[in-house]
Amino acid sequence: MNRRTNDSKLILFGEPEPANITEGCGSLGMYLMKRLLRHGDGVAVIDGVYSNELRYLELLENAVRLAEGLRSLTDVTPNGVVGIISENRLEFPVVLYASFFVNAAVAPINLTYTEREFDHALNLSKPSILFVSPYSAERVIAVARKNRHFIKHIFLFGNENSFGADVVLFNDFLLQTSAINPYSFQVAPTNVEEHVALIMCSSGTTGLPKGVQLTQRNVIASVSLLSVLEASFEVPVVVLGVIPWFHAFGCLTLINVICNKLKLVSLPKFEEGLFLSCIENYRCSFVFVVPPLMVFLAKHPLVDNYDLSCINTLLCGAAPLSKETEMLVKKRIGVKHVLQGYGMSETTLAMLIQSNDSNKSGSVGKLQAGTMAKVVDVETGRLLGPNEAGELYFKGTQIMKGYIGNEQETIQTIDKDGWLRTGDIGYYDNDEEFFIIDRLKELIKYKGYQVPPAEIEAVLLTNSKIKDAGVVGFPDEAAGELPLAFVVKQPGVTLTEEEVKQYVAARTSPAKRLHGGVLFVSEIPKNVSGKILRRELRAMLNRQLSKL
Ligand SMILES: Nc1ncnc2c1ncn2[C@@H]1O[C@H](COP(=O)(O)OP(=O)(O)OP(=O)(O)O)[C@@H](O)[C@H]1O
Ligand SMILES: O=C(O)[C@H]1CSC(c2nc3ccc(O)cc3s2)=N1
Ligand SMILES: [Mg+2]
Repeated sequence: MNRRTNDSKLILFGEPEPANITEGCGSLGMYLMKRLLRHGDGVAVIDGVYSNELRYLELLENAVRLAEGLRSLTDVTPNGVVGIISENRLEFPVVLYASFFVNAAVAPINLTYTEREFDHALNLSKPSILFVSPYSAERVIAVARKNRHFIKHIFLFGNENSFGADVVLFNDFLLQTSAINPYSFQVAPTNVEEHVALIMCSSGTTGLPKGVQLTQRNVIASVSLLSVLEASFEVPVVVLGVIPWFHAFGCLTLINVICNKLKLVSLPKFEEGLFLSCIENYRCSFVFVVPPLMVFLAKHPLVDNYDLSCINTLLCGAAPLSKETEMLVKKRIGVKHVLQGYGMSETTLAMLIQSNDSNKSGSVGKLQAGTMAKVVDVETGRLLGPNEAGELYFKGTQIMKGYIGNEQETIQTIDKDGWLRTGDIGYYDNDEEFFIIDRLKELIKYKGYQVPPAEIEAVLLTNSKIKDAGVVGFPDEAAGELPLAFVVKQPGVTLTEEEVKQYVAARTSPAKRLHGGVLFVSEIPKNVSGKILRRELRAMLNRQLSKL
């Protein structure tokens, strides 16, 4: 990577993408088909609960057959929007690839949503076809039936359909379509720069989820992620896929795994014993995690009951991970590499990623290929240099097309030159390795100081009596806001508010101390992509204050 010497000397550039990255692929579907055809056979995905497998040839044949079936649905445009509302399961990649083979856009949606949230998400992407898991079918079908003006077909995974004739079993639909030779299936070319491949719901951490439109070009650009890491594959790669495929981090790593012909063990959700036994039984060597799973690996007693020596690399992202937690995990389970990455739904996959030779503790790594970055002073808008904290901006081949149905939000996020403002504060050091401080919106303003809650949370997590923690600002007339901690104690320990305050005070400068106090709670609200829902903590605080 180099820093340009011209007037934009503070613009950082990742490595150039391989020149031929989109060569010979007139569409994402053609690109994925070409790589699948080259794979031949082998195990692609293993269901970590039931051990049944999806092989690469099956994926190819079933995806082509389903694509043919989608083309036969004459009442929907073949390249419309396909919704998938499901946990990680073997049908998911078949639907994903079949949709790409007909140039449809895929809208994966969180199956744990409430009916209100489903209604919001479905009205963002307006899928004409829905694939639904039995685990959420009751709620989803109720909402889908209220939106029949755009939802024309509902296919249900599994073998039982108690919902009536307007719902068709996925397996029946697949069997109705005659199998065809994948080599004779023609994927149509399209404009990869403009054609939407994925409509991802952002995590809804700072407000209602947004419909993030990722183009076919964005997805092709992100597929290089694991092939970069491939150089460092020191052991046979068995990936554990517990990150939800309805989230950008999970969905794009699934596509990465398939494009690189790796083997993935999928889990429908995180459950402590299942997660650990899956790693041990399938000898998983590459595990994608989010910080709450790292805290679990660092602190939960159950971890001692399993042999996790097979783990070569933990790839962590989606939320702040402290170097202390990282060191605790490395020390406790002896994992060789913890590679952090930083991304947003708006940036397809990671913008910043560590590799085996750039992995400073606490850093999120260096710029991804095909990507540019700048750090901007929040007050003055000035470009900043090394070790100066400011708002991160990115530009490049993974930057989203825009928010669906929200032109206003789009132009506020991506400027006329294509720079995406992240709302995140960070900096890069002299080696151009990046460090994330926290979200601009979440910084606690204490007497003119900008206090990052993530930093205090990191300190709290180093206390062995603390299982989890979340920090917010307590409104105060004189100081503006006072840092206040919500603390979950480890089972069976005694810990007072004063002890917690002292513990933090001994490890932080005065502004970062818990001037607002400590509240002991049973859990810290987080979303499935591992982010602390600090707006819910503020609501909990307001409820406490209203009782006083
Ligand atoms: N490695 C990381 N370290 C710290 N924060 C991270 C990291 N990776 C991602 N993030 C955070 O996650 C955010 C992207 O998350 P995502 O796109 O899933 O939705 P969200 O921003 O949490 O929710 P919403 O945009 O709907 O409010 C980033 O803006 C950043 O704040
Ligand atoms: O926080 C998010 O919404 C998601 C969008 S994609 C993303 C990340 N991608 C990677 C890829 C590799 C890795 O090691 C970490 C991350 S975080 N974070
Ligand atoms: Mg966001």
